[in-house]
Order: sequence, then C-alpha cells, then structure tokens
Amino acid sequence: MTQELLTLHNATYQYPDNPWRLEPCSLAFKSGEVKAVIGPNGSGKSTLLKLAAHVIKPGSGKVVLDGREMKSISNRERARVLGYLPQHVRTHLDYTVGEVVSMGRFARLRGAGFLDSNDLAIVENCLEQTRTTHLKDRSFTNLSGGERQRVVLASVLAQEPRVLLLDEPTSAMDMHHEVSFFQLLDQLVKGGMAVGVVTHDLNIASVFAHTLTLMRDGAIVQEGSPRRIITPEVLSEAYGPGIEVMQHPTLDVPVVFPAPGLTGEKGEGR
Ligand SMILES: Nc1ncnc2c1ncn2[C@@H]1O[C@H](COP(=O)(O)OP(=O)(O)OP(=O)(O)O)[C@@H](O)[C@H]1O
Repeated sequence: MTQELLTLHNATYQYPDNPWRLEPCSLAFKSGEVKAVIGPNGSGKSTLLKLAAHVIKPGSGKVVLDGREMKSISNRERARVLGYLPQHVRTHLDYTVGEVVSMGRFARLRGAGFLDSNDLAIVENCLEQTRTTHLKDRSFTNLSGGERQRVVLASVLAQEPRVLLLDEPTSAMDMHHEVSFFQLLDQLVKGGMAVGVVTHDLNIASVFAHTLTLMRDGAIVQEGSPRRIITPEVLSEAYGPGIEVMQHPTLDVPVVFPAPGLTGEKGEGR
C-alpha cells in the first residue's frame, strides 16, 4: 500500500522582495511513487520543492513529514528521512568526491562522529549506484556538470532517506546517463522510497513518473498519470499552444514535441 510520506496542506509562500506568490498548494509524495513536477519557467516548481524540503517555510498552511509537522522536526532528524538536492550545488572548497559523498552520512554518525565500517560501506554502495566509484579521488570542483549531478545524488543517498526531492537533477546529463539516473529512481521507489523530481524533460517524466504535477503561475493546475497530463489540451493550459503529442514507438506512454510553425523561426513557413 502506498503511504503518504510527505504532504503539503494548502502551503503558500511569498519571497520578501517579490510580489509573485505561490498559491495554496496541496500534494502528497507517496512511498513507491516518482512524482514529476513540471511547468514552464518561473511557474513555481523550485519554490514548491523548497517548501516541501523545509528550505523555506510556508506563509500559511503546513508541511507534514512522516506524520509530524515539519516545523517540529530537528534538522538532524529531518536529514534522516528527507534528502533534498537543490537546482544548483555550488562549492569552492576542494573536497574529493569520496568526501562529498561521506558528508551525506553526517546526520547518521554515532559516537565520536567518525565514519565506521558500516558508513564506509554505505558510501561505497552510493558511489556504485550512481556509477561514480571511478571518480572517488577526484576533486569535486573539477568534475563536469553531469558528473557533479551524479555525485550529489550519491551524497544525498548516503543519508539513507525515505523521501528524495530532486530539483532538475539531470539537467546537465547526456541521455544515457539521464536514463540510468531515472532507472535508479525507479529501483529506489520499488524499495519503498518516495521521490519528487522537478524536470523540464517531459518525455523522461512520461516514461518514469507515476504522477505528474503541472504548475503555472504559482499554482498546481493539474495532477495525474502521464497519460492524463501529457495531452495537448492539458499541457497547453500551462505552456500555451504549439504542442504535439504522439505515442512512444516502443513504450506504452505518450511523448511530446513542440509543434513546427508555432515555435519560432525554424518551424515558420514549413
Ligand atoms: N530567492 C528569490 N527571491 C525572489 N524571487 C524569487 C526567488 N526565487 C525565485 N523567485 C521568483 O519566484 C518565481 C518562481 O520561481 P521558481 O524558481 O520557483 O520557478 P521554477 O518553476 O522552478 O522555474 P525554472 O523552470 O525557471 O527553474 C519566479 O518569478 C522567480 O523569479
């Protein structure tokens, strides 16, 4: 049975210096499910995820993690249940990949605060799962964008979270690495994790997500299965016209293309 591990109840948010506002949002991240949050630039996807991860706090409404209101949970407790990967991970400090992934264990360290053999085995396993073992001794700052994204996932997985929130985690990956990344998410949810992922790749979302949450202008406009959301009618509510949807040639899912003639110079006049 799917269990709601993280829920937003009419959560709103307004940045201090910006009239833009996240309208009351209610949604649940469930065990066994990948939920993709989609929508045009500036529609509020990252804000929604930051609220869910307690990086920012709701102006009204509430966020509940594993049955407890988020504001009553300590940072350490939260990090044992919830892993959050922001859109941009910046570091100027010269850590190795192994060190970056080991940092994911901090919320779970016991005793004197050193990694024991169990922690080290978990770090190795997270490197393997994300195919980054060969990068272990490299400096994190010298990695390519796609390599960094795999390493920060490894670090978040080292927390052993039950809920994983990922903001555009594959934006710098080539298509094969993107597919293996989503295959890993699929395995993780089969093991009982709840995953929320912001992505602009509607086709990868159609293949791997169980539910799509579509946003526009700071509000959730639709939620449902890929088959229900990936239609020209529903998508155009958020993205406007110029969308074509077809059946994937080998998988039983819809795929989406910009419609030539409506999307700029290349399509005009064809
Ligand atoms: N720190 C901030 N301070 C003020 N306004 C912000 C801040 N971060 C985001 N915004 C504004 O809030 C709105 C929603 O931004 P958000 O990053 O949630 O959108 P998004 O859907 O994730 O966009 P994108 O697809 O471009 O990443 C935008 O108008 C943005 O300019």
